[in-house]
Amino acid sequence: MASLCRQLIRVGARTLKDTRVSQTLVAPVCVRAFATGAGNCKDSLIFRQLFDNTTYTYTYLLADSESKEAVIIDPVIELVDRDLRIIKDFDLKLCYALNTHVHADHVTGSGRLKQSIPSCQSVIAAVSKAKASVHVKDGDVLKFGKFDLEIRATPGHTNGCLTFVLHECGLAFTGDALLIRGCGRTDFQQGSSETLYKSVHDKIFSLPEDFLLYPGHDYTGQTMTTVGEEKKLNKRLTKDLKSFTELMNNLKLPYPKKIDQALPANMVCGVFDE
Ligand SMILES: N[C@@H](CCC(=O)N[C@@H](CSS)C(=O)NCC(=O)O)C(=O)O
Ligand SMILES: [Fe+2]
Repeated sequence: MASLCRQLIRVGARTLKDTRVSQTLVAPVCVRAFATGAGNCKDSLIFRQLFDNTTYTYTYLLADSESKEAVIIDPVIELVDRDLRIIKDFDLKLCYALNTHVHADHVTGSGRLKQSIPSCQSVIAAVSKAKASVHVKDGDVLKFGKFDLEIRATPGHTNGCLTFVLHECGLAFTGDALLIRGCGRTDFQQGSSETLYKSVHDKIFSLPEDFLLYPGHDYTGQTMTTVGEEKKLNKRLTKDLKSFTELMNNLKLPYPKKIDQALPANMVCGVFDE
């Protein structure tokens, strides 16, 4: 399969220059021909950043383009059919539906995905005390195909927040611990501004500066950032701890509209009758 894919990519490249070659030669018969990875894995990783335009949530689909083993990060329950369609289009084998934390603003799709795809296991931090197939902690590694996804505990927005790091590709998925030029609020779900400050500095800013960071939300239309950019430009986390804590304690944000529905549902991965 791998060599067939490489062949197709070469034919595809030639076709761009030679319009006499029939388009059927580059028909997308193999997933690797679709692969548009990210960071250092342009060819070997299938990567999709998906968006929920109701709650401004990002969902990420990552797959090994050879074995087709895949993980999904922070699926949203109302968009599970969209995600299933993409998984089917690419003929992926979904291994894990991961939650960066117990969300307060939307219901996770991880339980619904597990019901639809028997091989899929839902994942959440053990300290969150939420129900899931797999409970993880700092330092654990989840495998999909040839890739290792490192679990880093980054509490502070909630007590069970996780950041997922794909070292080989130079990518990290920060959930609501670190947002682009900002960070998650710390005023509910065992939030703590001191804990969040330490998490981001110790577990995210310690990554190489060229690592690409993908957040759990963006409310301003931005899609990604880098460690180097945030160390210089993050409006909150470039402050000293005292100023950061003062700022976070005075944000006075309204509670998320769906919080009363989302918190109990997310304690059971979005599925009450399982
Ligand atoms: N208006 C939205 C909720 C917005 C919000 O509170 N976002 C959270 C992340 S989702 S738990 C947050 O941490 N925001 C940080 C910030 O500075 O805005 C809704 O009603 O759903
Ligand atoms: Fe959150």
